[in-house]
Amino acid sequence: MAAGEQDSNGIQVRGMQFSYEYSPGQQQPPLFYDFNLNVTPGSRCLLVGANGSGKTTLLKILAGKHMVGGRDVVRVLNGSAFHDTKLVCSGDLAYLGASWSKNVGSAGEIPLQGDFSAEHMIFGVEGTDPDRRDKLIELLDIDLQWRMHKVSDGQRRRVQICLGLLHPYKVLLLDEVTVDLDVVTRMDLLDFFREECEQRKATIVYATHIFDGLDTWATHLAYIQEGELRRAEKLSDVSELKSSANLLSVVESWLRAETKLEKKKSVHNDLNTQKTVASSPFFSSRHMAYYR
Ligand SMILES: Nc1ncnc2c1ncn2[C@@H]1O[C@H](COP(=O)(O)OP(=O)(O)OP(=O)(O)O)[C@@H](O)[C@H]1O
Repeated sequence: MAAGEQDSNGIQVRGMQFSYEYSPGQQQPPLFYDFNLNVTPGSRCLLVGANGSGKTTLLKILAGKHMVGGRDVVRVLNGSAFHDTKLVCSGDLAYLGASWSKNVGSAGEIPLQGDFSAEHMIFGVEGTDPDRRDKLIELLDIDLQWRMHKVSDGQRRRVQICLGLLHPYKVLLLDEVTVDLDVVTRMDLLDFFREECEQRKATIVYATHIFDGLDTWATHLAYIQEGELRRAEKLSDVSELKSSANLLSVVESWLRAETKLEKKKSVHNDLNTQKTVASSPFFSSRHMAYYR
């Protein structure tokens, strides 16, 4: 992910700025300010950082769920993550988030409800390769007779993951999805992801706090603190790994050493120009996500 490694088929973020809103029209100080990131095709990039550092927000931006800046700011597979809706519609860009929910404009995120079988959900997805579907059902050890409202969290999560992986994505964004999985399923899934990157040049960004098995799985590491990219490099270039027991202890030492960052430079400006900024069609807007 060094500057020389850029590739238009991976992920590129250039000078990104993003703020949440306190209330409609009232921007919070920017979470991301002049944020840059490159993720090369075929890489398995771990996204690490403390709670609240911005991992989920970044993944949602990369998934095109928040509008951020113009078409050149957040590029995925040579398209604009937000504007080029074919990225998501084609299945090339896939996002698996923490909760299986539906975004409803007036009510925010609500859990899916209803009596569906796993079979109904999985076989209801059109245009899937039957071999890939069978492989995923076996890998995730899914019983097709499971009723979605009666299964455990881990079982429900397996079906969610299966659905998310049915199409052979080119870029996959994972937000702590393995948290409910038992250790065998988790390790098998990590192996599957590795295979996908090596054989198909798929690119994966995986945000997690669970480091078991990731020392040899990840190819790259991106570490963010309060929305600022502190490290972005190949795992093999992380010098601290040579003198530490494992990745967990390296990340632990980074998080323990964190000191509060100086407030982002544009806070003052943004708070003074809230009205102008909020009304700009090019400024980030969480509300736009409701219409997607
Ligand atoms: N919908 C929202 N509205 C306003 N602020 C938000 C919203 N979602 C997140 N934030 C704020 O943005 C910051 C980053 O949150 P985010 O969820 O991206 O962090 P994270 O790194 O994924 O954290 P965790 O490790 O706990 O999952 C936090 O300070 C959080 O309070």
